[in-house]
Amino acid sequence: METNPQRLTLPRPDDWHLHLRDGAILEAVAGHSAATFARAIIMPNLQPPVTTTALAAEYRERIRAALPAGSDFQPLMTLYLTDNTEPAEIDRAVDSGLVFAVKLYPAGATTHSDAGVTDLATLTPTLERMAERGLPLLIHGEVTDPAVDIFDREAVFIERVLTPLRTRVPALRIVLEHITTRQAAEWVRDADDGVAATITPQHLLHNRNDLLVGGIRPHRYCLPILKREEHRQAVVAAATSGSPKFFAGTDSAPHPRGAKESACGCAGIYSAPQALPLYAEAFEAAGALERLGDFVGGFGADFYRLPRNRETVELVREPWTAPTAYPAGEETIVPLRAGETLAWRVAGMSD
Ligand SMILES: NC(=O)N[C@@H](CC(=O)O)C(=O)O
Ligand SMILES: [Zn+2]
Ligand SMILES: [Zn+2]
Repeated sequence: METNPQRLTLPRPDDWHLHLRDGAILEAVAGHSAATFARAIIMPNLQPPVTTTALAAEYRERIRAALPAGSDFQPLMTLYLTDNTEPAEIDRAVDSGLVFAVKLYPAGATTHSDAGVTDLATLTPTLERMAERGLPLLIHGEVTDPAVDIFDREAVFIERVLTPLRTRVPALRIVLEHITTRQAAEWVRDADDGVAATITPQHLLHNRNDLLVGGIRPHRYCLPILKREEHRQAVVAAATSGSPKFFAGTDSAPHPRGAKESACGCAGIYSAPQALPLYAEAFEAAGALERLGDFVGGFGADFYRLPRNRETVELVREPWTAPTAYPAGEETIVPLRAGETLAWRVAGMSD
């Protein structure tokens, strides 16, 4: 590939970690993801959470109803693991053909995780059924122990929870979601093929100085929180390594502006409309644009044992300014890089 291409043709991307919410926010954001991505793994942290196949099927219909007319976007549904998820629910999930994974939120770890798991060890029969049926467990990998510093919570989770889980149920397929540290990148790299990780645009492009220096920036606050530069570099190295274990999952997580710009602002960054240009920016900065296609539109499908997309998407080097906010019912949603200039623009889809 030329060193400074003006145009990139990529496989149409998929988003392997996406929050679409419900109601007015769903109406506002569904089209943004569908404009770029062919498929997305839909996170189940609604209130109340999507804990059963029946609830996932209903939520899928609400998503489809919110898509622009004629959209072929495919929502790949997930179940929210609770202390009460039975092996029979795993069978219903797989047999439905609509559910592609189960999500583990340690109780209290992140936005809308109150119903999350309090003791993973008691769920071994359910996890064994997932292993038998090939249904991946997607993990928000942070401990919630108040004694652990927020910047260390991912690394400590690997030691305390992930490594023992691997030993207990070695055949369980795992995606460590939105990795942010050198420890996570190395753990995934060194594991067998049943383990993979998603990576967000913000964890490729930003470190914790970008969150805190010169004033606190609530629209760059997400969990796991941005880390120091050394960790950002390790995450970039993993994403651009060409290893099929690392693929795109935006973790695009819209919240109303008022809920972010608040004395207790909530975690989650809205990136769906900018995500592909931002991934391109990160890969270009690493001199790895030739590896972008597999990262956004190849390795994830392979891990989920789904066909790769046949369509392509064109990115052009044509600077544009990201909107300062998007309307959502009575509210607005501020995206990552709001009002800033992005180098790459999505120019269109083709077959
Ligand atoms: N990433 C976030 O900071 N927030 C996500 C939840 C999550 O993915 O942890 C959300 O639902 O808002
Ligand atoms: Zn998470
Ligand atoms: Zn998320």
